[in-house]
Amino acid sequence: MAPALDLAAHDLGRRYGRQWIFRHLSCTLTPGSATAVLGPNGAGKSTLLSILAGQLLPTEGRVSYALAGRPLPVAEMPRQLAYCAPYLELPEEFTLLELLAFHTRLKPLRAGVSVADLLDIMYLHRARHQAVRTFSSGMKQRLKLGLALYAAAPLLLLDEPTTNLDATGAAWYQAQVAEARRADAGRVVVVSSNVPAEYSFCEAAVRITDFQ
Ligand SMILES: Nc1ncnc2c1ncn2[C@@H]1O[C@H](COP(=O)(O)OP(=O)(O)OP(=O)(O)O)[C@@H](O)[C@H]1O
Repeated sequence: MAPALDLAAHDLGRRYGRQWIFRHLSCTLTPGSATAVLGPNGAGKSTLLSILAGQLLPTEGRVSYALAGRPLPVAEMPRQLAYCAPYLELPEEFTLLELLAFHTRLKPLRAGVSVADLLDIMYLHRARHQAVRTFSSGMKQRLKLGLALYAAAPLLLLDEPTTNLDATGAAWYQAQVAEARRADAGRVVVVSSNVPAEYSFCEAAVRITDFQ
């Protein structure tokens, strides 16, 4: 089980140049919760996820974190974070096995899940000696999702998780996200999306357009 993470966003605002993307956005994310971040293209979903991850500063407001009840500085957040997003690049010159060895040293897999297990889960066993740059876009997306869903990290951020997946891949995502939540029920999950099937399991929603 990942340690319990609590996250609270207080009166967040983010501006690019003169344009406010959102303002006065507050939310609390508690262990075990699943929250959808909703809004049309360009609304600011990815921007909000980056701020919640501690990777982008808000123009106004702040995000506070607590791990197992103790305040956690934002500088500690990279270790607590599993993140899957279209703009996050994979080191594509590596073969899949090399990439998994490298990645899992920095971001270990959940206890009880081996690299061999993950290869099977992602249906990528046969591609294990193949350079990741030669993967199809759907294979890359399954890899990114597998790394995030099976990482031992209490905050799971999924930005448009079924990007590049076909219907089989989208069904795989839904089964895997359900399994990941069953196996580690204390994780905080945030899904940015405008595809209902991607976030149907979320019990809460932040609609960015409510803060514009
Ligand atoms: N680095 C940046 N500099 C200037 N503007 C930016 C920057 N990053 C994002 N924006 C603008 O902020 C707005 C929100 O972008 P963001 O990527 O967060 O939206 P989104 O809801 O995730 O969109 P999509 O659904 O298309 O992925 C957009 O108008 C975008 O052009």
